Amino acid sequence: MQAQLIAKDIACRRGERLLFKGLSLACEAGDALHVAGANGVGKSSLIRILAGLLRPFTGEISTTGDMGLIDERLALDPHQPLGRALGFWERLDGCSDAGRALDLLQLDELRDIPVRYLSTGQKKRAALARLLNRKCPIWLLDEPLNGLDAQAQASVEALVAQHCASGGIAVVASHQSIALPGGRTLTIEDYAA
Ligand SMILES: Nc1ncnc2c1ncn2[C@@H]1O[C@H](COP(=O)(O)OP(=O)(O)OP(=O)(O)O)[C@@H](O)[C@H]1O
Repeated sequence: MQAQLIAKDIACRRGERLLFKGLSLACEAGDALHVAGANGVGKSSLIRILAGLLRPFTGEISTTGDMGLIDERLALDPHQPLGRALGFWERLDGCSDAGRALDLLQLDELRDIPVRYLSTGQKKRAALARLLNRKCPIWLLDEPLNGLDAQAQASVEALVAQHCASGGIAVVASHQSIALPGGRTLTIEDYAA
C-alpha cells in the first residue's frame, strides 16, 4: 500500500489559545511539504498533531504507512558512544545496512564519541541517521536545519529529495527556507484563528 498522510479541518488549541483552525492537507507518496511560519505560530504543534502526540482541538488525521519524527529531543542514550547508541535502535528496527546512514551523514568518525559530547549539528545528523535506518515512509521533521552548516543543510535537502523520489512523504516544519521537491508550502498564519 502506498504512503499517505491526510489532515482534515484541524484546529489547534494550546492552553487557552486557539492557534489555528480549518487547516487541511493531503500528502501522497513522493510529496514534500514545507510548514512555514514565524516563531510561535504553531509549526511544532502541527507536527506533533500529525505524529499523534498531540490531540487536535477539532479535525482528523489519517495515515497509511509508519511515521518517523525528528524534533529537538534526541532519542539516543547520551552516555553511549554514538555507534552503540545507534546500534541499539538498529537492532530494534531490524536495520540491515546501518553503515549507509553513517556514511551519508558523515558520522563514521564520530562512532566512538559519547552522544552527550556531540555538537548541535552532529546530534541533528545522528537523529537523521536513526530516521534513515528505520525506513519508514512518512517523515515528520521539526526544524531539521537548526544548528547545521550550509553543507549539512544541503545534505538534509538531498536526503529528503531522495526519500520522496523513492515514494516517501516528508512534512518539514522550518522557519527558514528549505529546498524541497515540488516546492509546496503551507503557511500556518493563513489559518490563524
Ligand atoms: N503546553 C502548552 N501550553 C500552552 N501553550 C503552549 C504549550 N506548548 C506550546 N504553547 C504555545 O503554543 C504556541 C505555538 O508553539 P509551537 O512550538 O507550536 O510554535 P512554533 O511555530 O513551532 O515556534 P518556533 O518556530 O519558535 O519553534 C506558542 O505560543 C507556545 O508558547
